[in-house]
Amino acid sequence: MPEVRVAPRPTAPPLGTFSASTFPEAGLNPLLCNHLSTKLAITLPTPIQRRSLPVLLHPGERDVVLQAQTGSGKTLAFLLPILHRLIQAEAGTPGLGRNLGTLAIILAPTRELAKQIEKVLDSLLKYSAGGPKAPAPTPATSAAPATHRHWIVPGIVIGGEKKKSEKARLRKGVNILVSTPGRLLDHLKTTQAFETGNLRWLVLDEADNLLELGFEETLRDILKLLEVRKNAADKAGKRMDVPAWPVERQTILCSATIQDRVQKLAQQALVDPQFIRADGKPAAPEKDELAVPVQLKQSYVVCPAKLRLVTLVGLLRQLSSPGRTCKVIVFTSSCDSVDFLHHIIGSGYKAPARHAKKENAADGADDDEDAEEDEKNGGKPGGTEETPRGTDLAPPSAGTLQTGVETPHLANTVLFKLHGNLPQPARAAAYAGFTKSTRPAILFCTDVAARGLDLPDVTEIVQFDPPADVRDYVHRIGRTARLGREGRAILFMLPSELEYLDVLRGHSFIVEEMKVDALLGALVEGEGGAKRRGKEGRKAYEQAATDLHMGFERFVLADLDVSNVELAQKAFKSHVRAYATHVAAERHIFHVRKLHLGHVAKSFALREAPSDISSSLGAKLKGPDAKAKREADKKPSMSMYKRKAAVQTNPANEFGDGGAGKMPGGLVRKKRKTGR
Ligand SMILES: Nc1ncnc2c1ncn2[C@@H]1O[C@H](COP(=O)(O)OP(=O)(O)OP(=O)(O)O)[C@@H](O)[C@H]1O
Repeated sequence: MPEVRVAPRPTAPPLGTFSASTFPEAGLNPLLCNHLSTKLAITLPTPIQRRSLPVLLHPGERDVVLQAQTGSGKTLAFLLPILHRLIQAEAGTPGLGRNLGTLAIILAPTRELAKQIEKVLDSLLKYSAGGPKAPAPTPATSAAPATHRHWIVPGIVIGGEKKKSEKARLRKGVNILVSTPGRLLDHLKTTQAFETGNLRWLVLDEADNLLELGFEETLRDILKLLEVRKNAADKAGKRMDVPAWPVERQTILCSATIQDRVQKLAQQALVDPQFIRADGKPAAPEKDELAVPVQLKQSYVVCPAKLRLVTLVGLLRQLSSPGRTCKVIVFTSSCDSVDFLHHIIGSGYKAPARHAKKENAADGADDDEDAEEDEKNGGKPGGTEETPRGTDLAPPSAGTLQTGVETPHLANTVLFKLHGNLPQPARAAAYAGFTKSTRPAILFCTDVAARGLDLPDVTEIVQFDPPADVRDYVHRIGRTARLGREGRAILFMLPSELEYLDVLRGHSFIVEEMKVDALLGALVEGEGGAKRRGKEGRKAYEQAATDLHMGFERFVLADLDVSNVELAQKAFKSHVRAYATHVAAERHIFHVRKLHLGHVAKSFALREAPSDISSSLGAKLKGPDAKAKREADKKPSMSMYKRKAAVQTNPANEFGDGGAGKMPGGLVRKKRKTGR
């Protein structure tokens, strides 16, 4: 048992009065300073680091709220102080080691973000401790470096991984633990040997997202159990006091946006927190301020529903045109929409992924343990019991690990997909594939990727479906233009949603219009095709758009075993359901009754809204598929939406784009009575 020592009471840190311009000036341990500059090419602190390090490195324990815009370096802002203070304890402190249990917990809302933080932690822990060699612990994870010349052992526990091996690692001791909330609570409840009596730091990263994903109660339970364990350790005299560490737990809450709920959490989970903001303002924001990087260019395209699919392809073609090395993230509102877009754009009318179901079964083998994390992380991105976002049906290709798909629609470009209904190996493969791709790459995803993920060199963000909340808008576009780099964001809007521009401009965002025509122009093949002007140019791209759309429709309808139809239909339904989940303040803009369902169906390459299609589908289904369909049919039927839509829809608005509305062929005509 480590020797029990009494630490001196902390003195008040210099609260928010000092901004260090270099890491040594902030007082960061020289070993870490050296490691940052020589191994990680990080020479100067970012604004949020400049302001937070002097506070967090100080031997105090005041709770802190870190607020800074996306991509501003918040991860190092909390990791460096924790490491610094653990290292400070090394000199002459007996009993340091993994047997002390968990000293710091970092909670992240998604598995991908947790893994990313673990990676950053590992890179920092490769610093050279110098001096006499400290005992090298066994790494806590296979991903950890083979040996650390210090005693600090990092580890990760997240949904989707095997609990048994996690338990074994926790039993041995993990000093800095990165976790997702559901899995952490699970271990706190069930893993007896998980030692948290010595916990000194708790970081709630992406706090706003933790709340939006419905983790509030989980967080409350976690805090309660940590308190119980700490009291038990105190009573048993097991708590080790180290002068360099906080006497009580220091809680650090990080967020790019601080809305009421986050402030409420800060009040509940933190004690008299100090707000540290990158802009140096000392207090919590008075109103809900949202900041985006100034170099991030924001655009919108007003696109009628029935032209959405082809316009998206036009935009992606423009972004991935030869000579441009793009990395584009396309956000949709549901897992099913991600599956649909990835499949239909990736397939080029030809090759439906027939092997996918089998792979899914194998990949998902240990996923029964992770129902909670799955649900929180992606089954309901941004949703609640009442507001499902992409929960209803498992996608047919949910399990495929073959994430990097080529597409004939976009030369030399690879497509990936990421959402919460995918099994963990598929999510990891997509993340790695997109991150490492040296070719133009497009990632279709739900908001599972919107928060905190530091995907390198993302050039453009496309919000194909509007965000459920303006904060999601900020987080989504924050995946580009990180750390001073250039970046562009494009938002698709229906003509009926134009009022959303007022919301964005109300936050002082500068948004510029892109024309549908200009994007459709990219569909015209051949030298100078896209540049042809006037009537001739328009005719050419209208024809190209019509051909492309018809091709998509044929691809969906010609599939005899109906999996494409099902995929499109599911995506349609999830899309409309997700549309009904916008925050109350924006619901008058994004109201499901404003949707013209026939036109929305077109954007899923369907000729009619699914309520009609489902009856024709029924005839083709037999056996278990028919049973599954009956189950699916028990869910709220689209006819309800349709009835409402019939009352309120104003189809004229859908054609408010001038030329594009005059598109020939299937794109312009009203709903057909018969399929082709
Ligand atoms: N001082 C620094 N100098 C150079 N690069 C840095 C510095 N600090 C952080 N970075 C890099 O900046 C990128 C963004 O950092 P990070 O992911 O921590 O941002 P963030 O503020 O957490 O963003 P988000 O709110 O989107 O989660 C990372 O690639 C990180 O390695």
